Amino acid sequence: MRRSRTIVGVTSAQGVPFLKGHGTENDFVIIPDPDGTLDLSPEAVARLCDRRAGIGGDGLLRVVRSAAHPEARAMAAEAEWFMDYRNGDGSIAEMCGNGVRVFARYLEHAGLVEPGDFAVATRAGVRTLHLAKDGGDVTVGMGKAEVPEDSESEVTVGVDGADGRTWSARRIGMGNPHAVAFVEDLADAGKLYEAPDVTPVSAFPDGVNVEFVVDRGPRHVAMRVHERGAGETRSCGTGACAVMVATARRDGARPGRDGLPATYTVDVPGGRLVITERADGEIEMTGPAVIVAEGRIDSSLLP
Ligand SMILES: N[C@@H](CCC[C@H](N)C(=O)O)C(=O)O
Repeated sequence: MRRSRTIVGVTSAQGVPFLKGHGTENDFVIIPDPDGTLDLSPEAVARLCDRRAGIGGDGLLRVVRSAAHPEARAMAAEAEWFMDYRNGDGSIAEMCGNGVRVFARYLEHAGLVEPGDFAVATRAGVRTLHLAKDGGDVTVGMGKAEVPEDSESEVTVGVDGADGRTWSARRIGMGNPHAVAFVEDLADAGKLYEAPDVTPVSAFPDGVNVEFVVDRGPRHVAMRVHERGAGETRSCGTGACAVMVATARRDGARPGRDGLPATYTVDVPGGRLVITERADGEIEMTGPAVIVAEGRIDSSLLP
C-alpha cells in the first residue's frame, strides 16, 4: 500500500474516504474522522458493513481524535486517538481486540504514529500497543480479565433447526462480555446462523459473544465464535483472550506461580493469535493486522 502522511477531510466532494483492513480475517471498514464531524448512524454503519450492497465488514472503526469525542475526552492526555468501534449491525461495543490492532496499523499507514509503543483510547479504557518496525505482528495490552466468582453459565445451540446441544460455559469480561464453552468438536456448534442461547440471561443484559473451544495440544486451543452484533466471524480478539483465560483457569495455569506468565496459542478460523496472561494479570495479545484497500464511499451509502 502507498503510505500517506495526510488524512483527507471527510467533507471531500468526491465522497468520504475509507480503508478496509483485517486481523486474522476479522474485517473492518475504517473511516478516518479526526475531528469527529461525521454523523455515523447505526443504519449507515450497517449499510457500510453489508457484504453485498456495501463495502462489507464484521465491524467499523471510526478514527477520531480523543479530544474531539465526548466519550474519549478524558483519555486525551494519555491517548491521542479514539477507536469508535461499531459492530456490523450498527450496534456499539466497548472493545474489539482485532480491531484495535488494525486501528494501530491504520495510524502507522497514515503516518500518524511511528512503530514502537503508543496508546489508543477505547470505550473499555486506554490500551497500549506495540508495533514492530518491520510491519510484522502487533501486540496489544488488553487489560485484566473479569472472571466473576460465580461465572458458570450454559450455552445452547440448535436454535437454527439442528439438534439442540447444551454445554456449561464460563463468563469472562474482556471489556465486553463473553461466554466460553469447551466442546469435543468445533463442528458440534453447528452452523451458528442464529445466536446461541446463553443462560442466565440476567448475567448478560447487553448480549454476549460466545466462544466454542477445543484442545489442540499443550497450551494450544482452537475456537469458533458467534459475535454479538456480527454473527459467526473468522476471529475475535477479545474472544480469544477470554478463551485463553478460561483455558488457563481450567488447566490450573494461573499466572504468578513462580512469577511466570502463562502463554497460549489460540487458533481461529482466520489465523492464529498468541495470548499471555502476565504475573500481574494483564493480558497481552499478539497477532497480524493488515490494510488491504482504500477508496471513497458513494453518497448512497452515507447520504
Ligand atoms: N471482533 C472483536 C469484538 C467486537 C465486538 C463484539 N462483537 C461485541 O459486541 O462485544 C474482537 O476482535 O474483539
